[in-house]
Amino acid sequence: MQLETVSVIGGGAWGTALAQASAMAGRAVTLVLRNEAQAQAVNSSRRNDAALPGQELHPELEAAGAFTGTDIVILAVPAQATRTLLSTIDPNLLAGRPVVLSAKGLETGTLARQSEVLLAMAPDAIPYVLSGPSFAADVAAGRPTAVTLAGDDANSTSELAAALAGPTFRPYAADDRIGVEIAGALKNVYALACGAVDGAQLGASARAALIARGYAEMARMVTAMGGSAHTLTGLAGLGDLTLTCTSTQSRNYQFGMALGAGRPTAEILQSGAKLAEGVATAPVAAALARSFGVDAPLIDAVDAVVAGQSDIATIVAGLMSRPLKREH
Ligand SMILES: NC(=O)C1=CN([C@@H]2O[C@H](COP(=O)(O)OP(=O)(O)OC[C@H]3O[C@@H](n4cnc5c(N)ncnc54)[C@H](OP(=O)(O)O)[C@@H]3O)[C@@H](O)[C@H]2O)C=CC1
Ligand SMILES: O=C(CO)COP(=O)(O)O
Repeated sequence: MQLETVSVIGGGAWGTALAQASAMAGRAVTLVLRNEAQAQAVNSSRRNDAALPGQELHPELEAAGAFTGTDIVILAVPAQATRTLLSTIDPNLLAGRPVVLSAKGLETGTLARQSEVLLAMAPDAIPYVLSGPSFAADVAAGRPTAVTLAGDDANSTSELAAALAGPTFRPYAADDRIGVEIAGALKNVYALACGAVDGAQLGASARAALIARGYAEMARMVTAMGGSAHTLTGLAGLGDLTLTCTSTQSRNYQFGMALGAGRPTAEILQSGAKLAEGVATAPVAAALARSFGVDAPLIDAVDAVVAGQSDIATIVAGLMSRPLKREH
């Protein structure tokens, strides 16, 4: 498989970071932005300050205003924008190519995972999922990061992981695409919950309990949807859940803190909050849990708070008064 050139489509924080990581891995990288004017500005300043303020870009990274085809394609727009983006791309440019999905979310309306969206729009693309504990600023600055790269064919996934690995970016190959996708999407929902616990000053013990019960709930979801609970012991599960549920750097956690402080979703969004994928994913995850018959009280709780149908005090009282049960 030819794996020399990479296009990263989507010039936000994560797209820019992944383009930077791919360049550090020795690939020839094109960061595909929305238009030529944006691309020229990035190429002349050697920065993408709108996405990653102050970050100098690698010399082997070039920005472009349109996607024209490469050996590897990485999609890095928000989960809700992936279908729209793909509708602008000739599927022939993706046929037979590894297409790496890096957004962490489930699609509103269709309840689709990102690889399902890809295969609906470009059926001959070869889907891979990249997820794990990795803040864009860390990856772009060359701080040590390890992630999971899941694909259907073990040898090809290992080859792709090797092509994207650099001195500070370490992808581990895996085969459970469904488990990795669900974990990446759900950890954002639990990060909203953990932020809310802290915003409402409910204590570190409550937050730790939430992480543990969230992990158990995530395992039920992954298993019901055809993935493996074992996947969650890795970077895309435990790793990312830990990072996002405990760091104020996480945008989902920040959004949750605002919810916990009693601010309604619409007001937080209007005040210019950064992208928090869990807000759109919570109702989708709740719908999926219902359709698969999974008991998911934490997802339901986040969904209710995000939708303004309940408040933190009512949610906590409800969760604490559920019938006592065995842990496993
Ligand atoms: N930031 C991080 O640390 C990490 C993020 N991720 C995931 O990556 C995904 C993207 O996040 P992130 O980059 O941080 O978000 P940002 O908000 O920083 O950037 C999103 C980018 O996508 C662009 N975009 C949106 N819609 C389209 C479209 N239809 N066509 C082309 N470009 C589009 C936006 O352009 P414009 O501004 O012009 O609208 C913007 O440049 C999310 O799913 C997130 O969970 C995963 C790991 C780490
Ligand atoms: O996915 C991430 C880190 O792994 C980024 O999390 P946030 O989108 O919550 O900032």
